[in-house]
Amino acid sequence: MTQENTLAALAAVIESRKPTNGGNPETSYVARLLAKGSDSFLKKIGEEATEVVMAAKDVDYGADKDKLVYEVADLWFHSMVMLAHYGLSAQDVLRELARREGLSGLVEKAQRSDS
Ligand SMILES: N=c1c2ncn([C@@H]3O[C@H](COP(=O)(O)OP(=O)(O)OP(=O)(O)O)[C@@H](O)[C@H]3O)c2ncn1[C@@H]1O[C@H](COP(=O)(O)O)[C@@H](O)[C@H]1O
Repeated sequence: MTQENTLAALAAVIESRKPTNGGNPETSYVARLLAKGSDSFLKKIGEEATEVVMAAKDVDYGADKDKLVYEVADLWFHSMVMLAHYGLSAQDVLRELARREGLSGLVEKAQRSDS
């Protein structure tokens, strides 16, 4: 399975866990998050983002990079749950990144009407 397929497969599982698709909060972590509503996974995203920053700082001080990968995976996963809740998916984010391809962040910033 390619990495892009991994994202698509995970998105499909998350979709199947929605309350409207019969997701069961008793047996599924994703269904539980979605049933609880946005506060549950938005709180997790805040926590996971902080854990990513801490793991990256640990790498700065010589720690193994495995923990950083693990924490980024947690952040991506919870972000995908959030995207599904709002009717979006990783594909929408990949499309936006593809749209930006080749456009320098410095050039883009200079082009903003409010800059
Ligand atoms: N990729 C993930 C995934 N990554 C992380 N997690 C869960 O996200 C939670 C992360 O929370 P923490 O690290 O803060 O750990 P914790 O303190 O135990 O969590 P809380 O009690 O605070 O919620 C843990 O319960 C992890 O098991 C995930 N749970 C599910 N998936 C994928 O989602 C699919 C569907 O999962 P279910 O809906 O549970 O069947 C799975 O097959 C996986 O592919």
